[in-house]
Formats: sequence, C-alpha cells, structure tokens
Amino acid sequence: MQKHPHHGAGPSGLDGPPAGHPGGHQGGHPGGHPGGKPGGHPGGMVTTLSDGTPACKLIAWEVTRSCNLACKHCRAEAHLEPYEGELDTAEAKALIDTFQQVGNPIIIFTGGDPMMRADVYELIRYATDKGLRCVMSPNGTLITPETAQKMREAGVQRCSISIDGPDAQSHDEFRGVQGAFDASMRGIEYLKEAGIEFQVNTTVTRANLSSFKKIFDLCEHIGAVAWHIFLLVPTGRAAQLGAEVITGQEYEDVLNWFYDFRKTTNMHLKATCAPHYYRIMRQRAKAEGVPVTPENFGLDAMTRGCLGGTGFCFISHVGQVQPCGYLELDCGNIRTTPFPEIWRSSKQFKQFRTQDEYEGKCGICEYHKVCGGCRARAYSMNDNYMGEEPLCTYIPKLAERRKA
Ligand code: HEM
Ligand SMILES: C[C@H]1O[C@@H](n2cnc3c(N)ncnc32)[C@H](O)[C@@H]1O
Ligand code: MET
Ligand code: SF4
Repeated sequence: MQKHPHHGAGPSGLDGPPAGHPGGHQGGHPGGHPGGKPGGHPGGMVTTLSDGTPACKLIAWEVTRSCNLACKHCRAEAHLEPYEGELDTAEAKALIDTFQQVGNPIIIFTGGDPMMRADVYELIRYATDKGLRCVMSPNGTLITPETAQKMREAGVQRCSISIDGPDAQSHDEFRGVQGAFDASMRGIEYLKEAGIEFQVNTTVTRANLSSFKKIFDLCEHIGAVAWHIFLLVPTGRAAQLGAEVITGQEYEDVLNWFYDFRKTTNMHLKATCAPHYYRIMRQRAKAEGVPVTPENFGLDAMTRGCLGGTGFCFISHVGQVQPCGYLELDCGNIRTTPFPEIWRSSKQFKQFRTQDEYEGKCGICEYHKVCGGCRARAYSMNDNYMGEEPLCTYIPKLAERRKA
C-alpha cells in the first residue's frame, strides 16, 4: 500500500493504515445507505419531489431524550429522568404517516437512548409496514436477548452502537458510566445472535485521536458492517469541551487516514459531520488518477458532506425540526406545521440549498457541491450557521486568485 506523501506519519502517534488489501471497497457494500443500497431501500431512487424540492433521504428522529449514560460530549445533555412534552404514540404515528410525502427516507430512531421509550418497537413496526427502512441507535448497554428479538420482530434493519475508545477504561471515562464498554459489547453480541447487523459510531476528539487505528481494528474484530466517524461539535455538554476539538490540520490528517483505511476493509467507512472528507476524497483520488465514480467509490461518489436540510433532517423529542441534531435551529415544529411543509418551505432549509447564501470560504469554494462545511460547527464556534466551516484548511481557488 502506498502511503500518502503528506500523511506518512499521522498525528499523535498514528502509525499508518493497516497493511494488505483484502479486496475491500466501498462499492457494493450492503450497507443501509440512502440513495439505493443494492437490493434495498425502494425510495433510494427518488432524488427530487414533483415541485423541485430535494427528496429527504434520511431522518434522525429523537424519539426520546432520556438516556442511561452521561457522555461528556452529549449534544442533547441527555439525562435518565423523563422529559416533558415528548410526542405520544398517536402523535408519533401521525408523524410517520407524513414521511413518504418527502421521498422514502431511512428513519434513524435515535435519542437519548431510543430503548428508553416503551412503544419504540410498535412505532418501528408501524413505519416498517409502510415500507420505510428503519434503523436504531441505542447506546447498546440496555440490549438483552429479549429486546434484540423485539427489534428483529419490529423490522430494525441495523443498529449503530457508539464506541469512543478502544478499551473499557477510555470509553467509560468518556461516556461517564463505569461498565458501559462491556455492556455495549455484550449488547452487540445479542444483536448478532438475533441476526441484526450493526455499525459503530465514533466521535473523534483529542482524547481518542491517537487510538484511531485501534478503534478501527476493534470495529473489524467485532464484525461491524460499517464505521461512521463523527467529528466533535462543541454544543450541548461538548460546549465545555473546547480543548477536545482537534485542529484543522489534525482533522485533514484523520480524514486522509480514513481514506487509506477504506482500501483495506470490507466495512463501509463513512465520515459524518466531517463534510470536507468529500473534498479530500476527490483530491486524493485525483492524485492517484482514480475517477470518482460509483464503481470506484460506491455511494460516496454520489453523496455530499453536509446533508442537513438538503437530504437529511433531525426531529427532536418535542417535534422540533432541525438541519441536524448538533444544530438546534428551530425550522418549525411538527405539532403546528405538517412535517412535509417544513421540509419544503423552511427558511433555513431553503438557505442550505442555495450556495449564494453561504458565507466566507464555503460560499466561493469549488468543492461546495460535495462538501458544504459543518453548519453546526460554524454556528457553535462562530455564531453564524451560514459561515465557513471553522476546521477546514483548504483555500478555494477563487480566494487564492483574489489574494494574488
Ligand atoms: C443504517 C444505520 C444508521 C444508523 C443506525 C445511523 C445512526 C445515526 C445517528 C444516531 C445519528 C445522529 C443523530 C443525532 O443524534 O443527531 C446519525 C446522524 C447522521 N447519519 Fe447516520 N446512521 C445510519 C446510517 C447512515 C447512513 C447510511 C447515512 C448516509 C449517508 C447516514 C448519515 C447520517 C447523517 C448525515 C447524519 C447527521 C449528522 C449531522 O447531524 O450532521 N447515516 N446517524
Ligand atoms: C450519533 C453520534 O453522535 C455522537 N454525538 C453526540 N454528541 C456529539 C457532539 N457534540 N459532537 C459530535 N458527535 C456527538 C454520539 O456519540 C453518537 O455516536
Ligand atoms: N445515544 C446514542 C449514541 O450515543 C444516539 C444519540 S447520541 C446524542 O449513539
Ligand atoms: S451521547 Fe448518546 S449515549 Fe451518550 S448521553 Fe447522549 S444520548 Fe446518551
């Protein structure tokens, strides 16, 4: 394997991508991507609604905010006690009834811990019966053989389990509860026994930067079908974690490592909240003379960095629609405005769909269409959700020309 010239020695002791190439590639991985996974997701082909609005491909729905963990970085500042004003079963079903008016999105039943909501299996069954692809993101500690079976019967297609350190000590320290790592690993075994596939989600911070490869190895070892990395957004409890935000250069390095890792594995690797990965992927592919086509890069060739408001949205525990969970922007509430109307007409969503509305570098960048910058970081770090991505080191061609 050829190492990228600028990334031969990674940050904080990263020691390079794993050797060998077991034929892994992003292409035909049977992962649950919006946009048409092989043999699944019928709505994947819908790209535009009849009025020209982009179709919604993925919805993260916070069915409850309650959670038994106390992660240091939690955007939701989730706690165990029940929250006031969560949607009841009838409201939740009425919301599900509206989803297919905006496409045929994958529904991520998230939280909090979605297992804290007693009727979650009933809701998933209801959505599955309508033909929606349903996935779930429990933290894994509460899964038992019985609940794994309930998930299976409800039609859950995949679970994400967050792992933020390569071992119990580092993971438990970050997630705020002793024993969380072992409990999540046990939960994963129960999922496997029930025949439910799982992916690992990892938030990259200064604390786990040097363990990046170890976490990758762990994901392979335990049999994850995918590894999704999230880059810390300093919001919620993470607003106090400024020192955990890595630098723009470290960020470039991590994403270059990520690009190299994908050549060595059958896991599907996806960078979420790291929109400039899609720029880096193109820069690297160009340097290697590899065209960015679905044959070579699978669905990564067709998606974009930040999907907030363009192909993705978040619905909070009380029905507030947001571009994503990390950006608490009130784009409308499903209790007062039908969800499809918010998707089509919210002022902020329309802004996200128009390059001229973007400010700073992101507004003039030639990679805009494939990146978009993290709107949540622009807001949490610089108070301007249309501002430039604070952690991008790239200087757009137009900016360079203007300087010259
Ligand atoms: C199939 C199983 C999947 C699970 C269980 C899962 C889980 C999650 C969870 C829990 C979140 C965060 C929601 C929140 O709390 O704010 C999330 C966010 C996200 N996921 Fe996934 N995901 C899955 C697949 C995918 C796929 C296939 C994609 C697509 C390309 C995707 C793209 C995203 C995006 C764009 C976000 C939003 C990040 C942001 O808020 O900026 N996910 N996912
Ligand atoms: C869906 C994923 O989002 C992660 N997550 C929770 N809070 C934050 C934050 N402030 N920044 C980035 N990721 C976060 C969870 O740890 C989970 O892995
Ligand atoms: N609790 C789940 C996790 O940590 C999903 C939501 S995180 C705000 O993965
Ligand atoms: S990040 Fe997820 S698991 Fe951790 S406290 Fe928040 S909701 Fe719970």
